[in-house]
Amino acid sequence: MDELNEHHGDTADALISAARFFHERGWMPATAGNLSARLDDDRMLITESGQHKGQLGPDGLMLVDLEGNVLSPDKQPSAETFLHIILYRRWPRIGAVMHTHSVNATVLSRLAQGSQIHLRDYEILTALPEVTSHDAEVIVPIFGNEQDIPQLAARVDEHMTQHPELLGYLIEGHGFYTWGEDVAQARHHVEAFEFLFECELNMRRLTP
Ligand SMILES: CSCCC(=O)C(=O)COP(=O)(O)O
Ligand SMILES: [Zn+2]
Repeated sequence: MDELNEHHGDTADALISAARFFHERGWMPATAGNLSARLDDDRMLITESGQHKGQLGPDGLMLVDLEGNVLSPDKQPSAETFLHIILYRRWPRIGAVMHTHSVNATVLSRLAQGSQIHLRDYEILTALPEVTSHDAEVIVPIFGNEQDIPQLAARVDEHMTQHPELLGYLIEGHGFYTWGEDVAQARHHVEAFEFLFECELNMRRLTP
């Protein structure tokens, strides 16, 4: 039995369960999206690049340190590994990071391109940390997409310096990132935001 299965089996199971759930909901079609969980101050468990998220198993996960060094021989980490790393490095309280590719997040990010989504007057906002009323406003910024992930990660990181309250962000025509203290909380955040994105899209469709 390798280190991953011997010491981190529960964390791996939680990530696999989340990936399969997101895939079933249509939020991680085919190989799109990625997930990770912090193991300690220096390491995380993350999906291997190109894994089908509806068929994810323990072999589709791997160990990477927070410098981006691969600790699982012969495995290729998610192409978006640095978008996870910047979060773990910045906030020790972050225990899991999740990236979805839902239709709603993707369409919304294109409709509101170059802008940001203002979420307000939704009761489900209170499922998010520090939000105690539907009246609060949660802002989801939209970053332009690019294939140079370290460059994109630097832009997100810079934004977080100005906005430490950030709970998630969209990438235009691409998808959504959010996080939590552990896998369970990050999963709740994905569910809450995906619900909100569907509401926003319907509001835009139905409001003359
Ligand atoms: C097939 S979607 C294109 C890549 C992507 O955006 C993604 O989320 C999955 O990349 P990974 O390297 O983590 O499989
Ligand atoms: Zn992606």
